[in-house]
Amino acid sequence: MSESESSSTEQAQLGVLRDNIDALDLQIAELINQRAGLAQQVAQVKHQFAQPGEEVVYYRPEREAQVLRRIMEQNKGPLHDEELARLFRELMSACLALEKPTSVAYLGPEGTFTEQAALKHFGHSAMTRSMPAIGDVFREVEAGVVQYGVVPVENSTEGVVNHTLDNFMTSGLKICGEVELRIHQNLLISDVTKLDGITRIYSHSQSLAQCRQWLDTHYPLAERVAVNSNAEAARRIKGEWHSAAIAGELAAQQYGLTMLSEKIEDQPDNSTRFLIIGAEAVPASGDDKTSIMVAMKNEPGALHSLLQPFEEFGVDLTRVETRPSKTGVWSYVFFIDFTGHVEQESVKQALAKVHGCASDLKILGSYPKAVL
Ligand SMILES: C=C(O[C@@H]1C=C(C(=O)O)C=C[C@H]1O)C(=O)O
Repeated sequence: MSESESSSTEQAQLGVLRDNIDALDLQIAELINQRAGLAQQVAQVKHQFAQPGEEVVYYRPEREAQVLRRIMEQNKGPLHDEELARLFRELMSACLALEKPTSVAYLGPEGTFTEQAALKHFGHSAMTRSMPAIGDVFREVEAGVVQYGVVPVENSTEGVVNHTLDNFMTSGLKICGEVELRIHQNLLISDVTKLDGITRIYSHSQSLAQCRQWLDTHYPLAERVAVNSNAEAARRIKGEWHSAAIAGELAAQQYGLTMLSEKIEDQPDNSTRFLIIGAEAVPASGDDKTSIMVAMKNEPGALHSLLQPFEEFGVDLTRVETRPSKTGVWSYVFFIDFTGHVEQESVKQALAKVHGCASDLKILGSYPKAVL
């Protein structure tokens, strides 16, 4: 076959395939709109059966988790489960926004990993609003200005975010969901940065800690300056020729910076867990987690009597954290996560027993395990 013959055969084959894609796209668009129409009908039914004056709750985290899990279970490829679920995540976000976009406050400023977590959980049709501090995210949800909040709670390298746990001690909000995000840190520079003159590196203290070894090797003499957020670090270096920042890709895009070195975190599986907070408890989705807060007297055997009921009733603990209580000098507060929902019998029994030996027990929420 001559070169021109083979090129026209290629064009002909591509033409047929593209015609097929065009035809399918129209069908997919039609089906997506049919789906959106059904979601609108669901909303109408919810509205119709609401009590007078009751605010209708359109967003159902447990149902969304079930939809995504089913899509992943039934997936035959070639798209990966996560990739397909991500598309459906956006589809549900768009369907829901037809009725009322979900309003979400997150720990800002714009460009933080928490914003990334908010978009991963609620999709891009949600209305997100950045807050300067974790306490402000709690307050905004408590005041009913937004429906949900997103706050970081633990990092695989650096441990818990104490501010978030402390806010739960005084807040009546419920945990409605969790998000896990792989965290990649990058060294960012601006167009005025002099590459051989970097003497200062800004970032959030957690991010500086996550890149400690990399910094010791590559910039042992640079001053490490902790600021409120990675996005704040990105903003600061815009006018400083001797400074660089450590932040995520979203911050680099939003502040127009260049990633000089990518994925500089010391642990390759560095990830952060975020919590979704809201006013309402979430019904069981079939694969759930529960978080509780328990205050115990600091006396011998306290930890054992706290943990024993979980073993007795076969409830799997996934995390135990201790914080000094802010009220009594000698009390401690335990934050405990376990598998299961408070509506489940084994969980009810374990909690009843814990209640008997604790000076205080607060159920922070049962919520679907992270799907994506
Ligand atoms: C359609 C519903 O409402 C919302 C939209 C969903 C969807 O698009 O699948 C799922 C749950 C809710 O957040 C529903 O409750 O089924």
